[in-house]
Amino acid sequence: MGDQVPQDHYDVMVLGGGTAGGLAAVELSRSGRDVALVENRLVGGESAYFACVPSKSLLLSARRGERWDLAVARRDHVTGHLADDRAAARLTEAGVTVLRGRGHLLGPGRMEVDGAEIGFGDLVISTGSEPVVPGVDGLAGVPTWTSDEALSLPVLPRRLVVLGGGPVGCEMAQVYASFGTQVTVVEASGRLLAAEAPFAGEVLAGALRRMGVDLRLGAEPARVERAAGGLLVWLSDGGRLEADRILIAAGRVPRVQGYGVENLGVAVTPGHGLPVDETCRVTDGVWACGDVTGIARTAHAARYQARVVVDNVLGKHREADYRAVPRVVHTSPAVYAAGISPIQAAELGIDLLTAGYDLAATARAVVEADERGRVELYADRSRGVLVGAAAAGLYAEEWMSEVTLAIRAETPLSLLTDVVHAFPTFGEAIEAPLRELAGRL
Ligand SMILES: Cc1cc2nc3c(=O)[nH]c(=O)nc-3n(C[C@H](O)[C@H](O)[C@H](O)COP(=O)(O)OP(=O)(O)OC[C@H]3O[C@@H](n4cnc5c(N)ncnc54)[C@H](O)[C@@H]3O)c2cc1C
Ligand SMILES: NC(=O)c1ccc[n+]([C@@H]2O[C@H](COP(=O)([O-])OP(=O)(O)OC[C@H]3O[C@@H](n4cnc5c(N)ncnc54)[C@H](O)[C@@H]3O)[C@@H](O)[C@H]2O)c1
Repeated sequence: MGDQVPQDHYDVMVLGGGTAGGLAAVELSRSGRDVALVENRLVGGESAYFACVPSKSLLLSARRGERWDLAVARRDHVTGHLADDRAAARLTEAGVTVLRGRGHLLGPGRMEVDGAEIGFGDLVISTGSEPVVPGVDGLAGVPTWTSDEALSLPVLPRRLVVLGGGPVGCEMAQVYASFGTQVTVVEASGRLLAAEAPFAGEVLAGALRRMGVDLRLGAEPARVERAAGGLLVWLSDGGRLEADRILIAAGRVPRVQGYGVENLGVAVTPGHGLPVDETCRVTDGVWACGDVTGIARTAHAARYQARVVVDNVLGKHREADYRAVPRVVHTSPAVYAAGISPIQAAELGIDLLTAGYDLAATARAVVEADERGRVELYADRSRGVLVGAAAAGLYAEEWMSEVTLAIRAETPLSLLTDVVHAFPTFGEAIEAPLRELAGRL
């Protein structure tokens, strides 16, 4: 079972030691609870070794124009060469017992970890998510990558076909194209980042095309086969692509099966998150946070939910509020969205006012010699507050935070129009649309 010998019973057991589970375990232990965390792969989870951290490192190296081998060295350094001893030490220093092994729930208050049966008072489920592999004829018979391999191997394929044009597909396409791989993105819907306002995917599509990425939008792979010197991907629109590697970036699903959650009397539906209420409670004494809930599916949302769980386990009633959780694609230009999108507003019957501004009109764009991008703000006419926003542009992941605060705090538009932005910054781009929205109320 690894580092530490388990006790018979803990106040709290945390199943899954990634972003959400690690934070919950540390905070609960610091609050005086006797806590054990169970992890069967790497303490620290997906984000630190196979997702956020290596992808952002490679994107930075790409922007700096570094060589592939140096970019790989840098990436492997920031992921600690996939060694998790430091992450595990941070937990044990906080008083958490780290149990390495696969946790399996036997029933209420009982878990088995590699043959040892352990009792618990509260349970925090934070088992994360896993990639979806589309049912394409022949795909299972050829070597494929998911983001795990794309972000941990030193291989730079000559030709890469990326299945899916969501956040993962777009970030990976930019990484590999930057280092010289001939990249094709096959996206079933008609545009990139299909869940966001259309302009965001269009800005990103322009940037990727200028790098030489071939975008096949509205197409799906129909069949995959081996061919002399590589792989052949036949598309639903009759197209044919040659590849050395296929990267599957077709979405992720919450990990809800294979660890006995049904033994707690909880009904799970494959492909869907564990059902939680607004306090992140699954059932009495059972809580869930992170990707496994299927709600916000980012590292920052995982941390937020973990804090909500901690407060509730400690008896302080706290409800999660997802009205302004950012959704970011860390490409260049970056895409940032928070709150509701125009599509969601229509579904919710909100009378939406929209105003936008092209970043090219800012002085900062001239200074940066980069005129790409746009910002759009969405206001609820009846309440006079922002309910959503989206931006595509340089550093949007940084300068859009104030809009997130405005959405969450429901700051009146009349007050937002009185906020001064420094010159010359991209942040100035929100001033004109704010005035326009306030004037139309
Ligand atoms: C390529 C990529 C890039 C991303 N980039 C970003 C980004 O830039 N910013 C951002 O905010 N988000 C990003 N995300 C999303 C982010 O990685 C996830 O939202 C986050 O890692 C979820 O954390 P978690 O704690 O829910 O799950 P994880 O961190 O995956 O932790 C779950 C843990 O549970 C363990 N586990 C599961 N079952 C068991 C069991 N039965 N017994 C023991 N252990 C078990 C797993 O081994 C795993 O370590 C990215 C995702 C991908 C795929
Ligand atoms: N910066 C970030 O915060 C960040 C970065 C990357 C990923 N993530 C998280 O990781 C999760 C997974 O991202 P993702 O991009 O894999 O999933 P996604 O669901 O956002 O996008 C998957 C895309 O693949 C397409 N697709 C599905 N099947 C296909 C097929 N057979 N052929 C062609 N296209 C197909 C879908 O139409 C969709 O556009 C997201 O929920 C996201 O929140 C976050």
